[in-house]
Amino acid sequence: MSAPVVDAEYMAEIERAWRDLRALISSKNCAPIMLRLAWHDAGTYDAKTNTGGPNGSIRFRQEYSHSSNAGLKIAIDLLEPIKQKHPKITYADLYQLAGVVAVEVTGGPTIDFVPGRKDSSACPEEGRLPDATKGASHLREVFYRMGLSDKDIVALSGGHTLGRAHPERTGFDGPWTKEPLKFDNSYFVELLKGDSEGLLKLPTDKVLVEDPEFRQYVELYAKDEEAFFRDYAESHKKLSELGFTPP
Ligand code: HEM
Ligand SMILES: N=NC(=O)c1ccncc1
Repeated sequence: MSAPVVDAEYMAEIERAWRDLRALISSKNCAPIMLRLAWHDAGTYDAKTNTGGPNGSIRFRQEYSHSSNAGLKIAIDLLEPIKQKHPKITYADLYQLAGVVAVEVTGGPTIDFVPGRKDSSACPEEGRLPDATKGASHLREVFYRMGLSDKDIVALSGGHTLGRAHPERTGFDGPWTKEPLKFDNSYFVELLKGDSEGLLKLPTDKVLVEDPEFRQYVELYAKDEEAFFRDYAESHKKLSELGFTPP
């Protein structure tokens, strides 16, 4: 499939879709699952082979049926009417724009969004996303494969300020923070507090305070929300543009 021509007409369509996404995500309170969809479409990227990444391939059953993507068909279906209303916008751009809007409408940082991603029908093999039961070396293996850093791992994990785990999807249960529809630095504050009744910490969350290289960023973000917002916005943009050269 070819890349979209990002001319004035395409940019105007993006603006219209942005407005529709704000209305949808606010009215359905579905920011968390939209952010997870954007991360899962992008997080399959392999820098060595330039495969996977934010290319809309998660729209195919072959990929959304992967166990790590359990529940994401809900987000894919919620976005389809917006895709039908704005057919020129690629799925790749639409899913990443939905992630940017999800952070925006929940009070998080503004993320620079550059459109122009092309769609792919090539679905990556299962297993490219991180396994929540594993440790620091696994996290590094997965994120370094994408071309991301330790700082990116910690900042992006802050996406768990939103939403919750669902036992019927992944076997884990509960939110990470007391306000799962508010994008703030409370994920890091809770990480440093240790276990709290009713709040979730995955094994991969816990390694962020156990590993000294990761911990330095957890401590910074827990005490300085602006620093978290700054680094999150930078890392989210990197994630959303893996394998994509903005026109
Ligand atoms: C670092 C490795 C990561 C692991 C192992 C991981 C694992 C998980 C798991 C197991 C769930 C629960 C899914 C469910 O049961 O519904 C989840 C939910 C979520 N994840 Fe991650 N995650 C990671 C990184 C990220 C990143 C980088 C982001 C975004 C920047 C993110 C955003 C979310 C959101 C928003 C939810 C809640 C979705 C909802 O409420 O439906 N996660 N994650
Ligand atoms: N945000 N990440 C996830 O939702 C997830 C990642 C890997 N396995 C299951 C779920």
